[in-house]
Amino acid sequence: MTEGLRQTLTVEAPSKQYKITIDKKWIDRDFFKALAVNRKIVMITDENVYACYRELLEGFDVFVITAGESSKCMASYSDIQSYLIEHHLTRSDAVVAFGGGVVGDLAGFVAATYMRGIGFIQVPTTLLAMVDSSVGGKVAINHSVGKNILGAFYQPDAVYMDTAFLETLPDAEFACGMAEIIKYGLIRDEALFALLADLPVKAVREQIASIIARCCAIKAEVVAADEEDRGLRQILNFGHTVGHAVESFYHYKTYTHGHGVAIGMAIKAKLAMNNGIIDPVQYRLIVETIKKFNLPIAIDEPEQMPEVLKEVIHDKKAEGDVFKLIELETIGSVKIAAYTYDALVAMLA
Ligand SMILES: NC(=O)c1ccc[n+]([C@@H]2O[C@H](COP(=O)([O-])OP(=O)(O)OC[C@H]3O[C@@H](n4cnc5c(N)ncnc54)[C@H](O)[C@@H]3O)[C@@H](O)[C@H]2O)c1
Ligand SMILES: O=C(O)C(=O)C[C@@H](O)[C@H](O)[C@H](O)COP(=O)(O)O
Ligand SMILES: [Zn+2]
Repeated sequence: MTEGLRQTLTVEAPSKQYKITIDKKWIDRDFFKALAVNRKIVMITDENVYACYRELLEGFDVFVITAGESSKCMASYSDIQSYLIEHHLTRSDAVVAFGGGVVGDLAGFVAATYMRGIGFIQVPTTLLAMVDSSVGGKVAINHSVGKNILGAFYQPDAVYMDTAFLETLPDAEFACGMAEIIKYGLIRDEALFALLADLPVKAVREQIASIIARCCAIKAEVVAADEEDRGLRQILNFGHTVGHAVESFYHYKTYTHGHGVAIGMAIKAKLAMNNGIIDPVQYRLIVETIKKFNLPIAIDEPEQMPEVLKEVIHDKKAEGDVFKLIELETIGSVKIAAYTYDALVAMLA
């Protein structure tokens, strides 16, 4: 069943070391059976992934959530906990997150808190989950006031990526993953950004396995240096202060996470140009690259932006009255700046 060139990386987080394995067409029923040797596993997935990969999951205990951000909530969290209790999972057993970032964040928060922590394996099926959410151990659900308010740092035991899962992913969801990939280029890797800017979309898709590996390597390096998001790791939040505000203001119904991040990055790029940090040519390159991957650079009703921005009050990078913003220095490099809430909102509006 092995196809493609297998790539492995190690995440050396202070709390846990684990491997990321990337290959194509290698995850099958036997693979899942092997995960269940000498322990119970419960697979968490969503309805769309279940519809595509039902046969793969036959015979396993599977909890299927409603697809979409609305499932990152207390009700789903509680229902899954009850399911684990009913199936008598013990601390030596494991939860397998088989899906996108919603499944991974929710299943991870369940795993982190069930009996104070049980086994947790990530099998991401979206591009976004492969390049970002399945790695690094940020697990969470949303609160009605804001995004990822209830969560933990809980690293998976392993991350297994099969790029063949991307063959069933809708193009719009592929685009959402591209938003986080553009983020990695802008914050840490000029060459990656240049590749995204220069290559046609089709060629980017053809190179996706190596792009995923590059993004995972960047994330692994950052997480190893600052697992709990006190300093350096905050650069991974580039575009997210605005992005989360946009997602949450529209109740996660109008803009996906990838959309929010794309809009947030475009706003930051404009700010950098207006402040003379990047030049107009660089600015245009950034927005054209975002647009090339079918991502938005602004909300549809820009007059609502001042109201939207009030949501940044719930940003988790804040320390007391000090609000942080990740700002472009140039393509491939960012810095962390601090503002008051009022100054931040005024600047972004
Ligand atoms: N923990 C982190 O570090 C981190 C990082 C980035 C994003 N996130 C979170 O991730 C979430 C977004 O993740 P996402 O973009 O993967 O969204 P998602 O999990 O909602 O998946 C997007 C859609 O694709 C479908 N899908 C998934 N895999 C599929 C496949 N292989 N074939 C067909 N359909 C498939 C899903 O059913 C869903 O409808 C947000 O909640 C965001 O906050 C977390
Ligand atoms: O891993 C991180 O750190 C990130 O910030 C990655 C982000 O892409 C991701 O969306 C994360 O969930 C945002 O975290 P939050 O702390 O701002 O909720
Ligand atoms: Zn993100």
